[in-house]
Amino acid sequence: MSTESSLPHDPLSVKLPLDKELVLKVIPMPADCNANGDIFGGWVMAQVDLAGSVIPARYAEGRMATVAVNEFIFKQPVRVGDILSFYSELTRIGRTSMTVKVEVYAERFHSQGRYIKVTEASVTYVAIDDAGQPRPVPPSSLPRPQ
Ligand SMILES: CC(=O)SCCNC(=O)CCNC(=O)[C@H](O)C(C)(C)COP(=O)(O)OP(=O)(O)OC[C@H]1O[C@@H](n2cnc3c(N)ncnc32)[C@H](O)[C@@H]1OP(=O)(O)O
Repeated sequence: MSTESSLPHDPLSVKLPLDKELVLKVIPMPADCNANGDIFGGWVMAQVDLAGSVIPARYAEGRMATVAVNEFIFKQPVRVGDILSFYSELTRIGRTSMTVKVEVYAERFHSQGRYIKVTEASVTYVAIDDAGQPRPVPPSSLPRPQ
């Protein structure tokens, strides 16, 4: 059986976060590539938008919209066949909006079990009503960030 210590050392390899929740795993395919053969940044942004919505949805208890991408950093390229893991944490709840931090880690095609941070982002979602207008985030029994 191969162990982590028997894999070749990769200086970019990091440990997965223990203080964030795994909210999505996905593997990009050739159709998601840009002209360089790397994965298109817009595809990564779409996945982050989906992943980032998972925790706010628990608080919004209904319709939401993405209002802002506060920060988005592509730290390393994403490649076809990488296994991407999206970790998220709620960083702020306002009156109608919620902000999350999302970190994306790649296991390269030939070095599963080694994680490279490829992207990090901060995204804000707003709870909206049937007319698409902001509505207060309902009081919740879930713990909120301080
Ligand atoms: C174009 C696209 O398809 S983007 C992807 C999908 N998203 C959308 O379609 C959303 C389009 N936008 C909208 O419909 C509207 O902007 C809405 C409904 C999200 C918000 O409506 P607004 O009239 O701007 O609401 P308002 O000014 O009251 O702000 C609502 C909340 O968003 C927050 N907010 C607004 N703009 C920003 C911003 N740039 N960054 C961070 N938070 C923001 C406000 O601080 C407020 O939060 P709070 O109540 O917790 O204090």
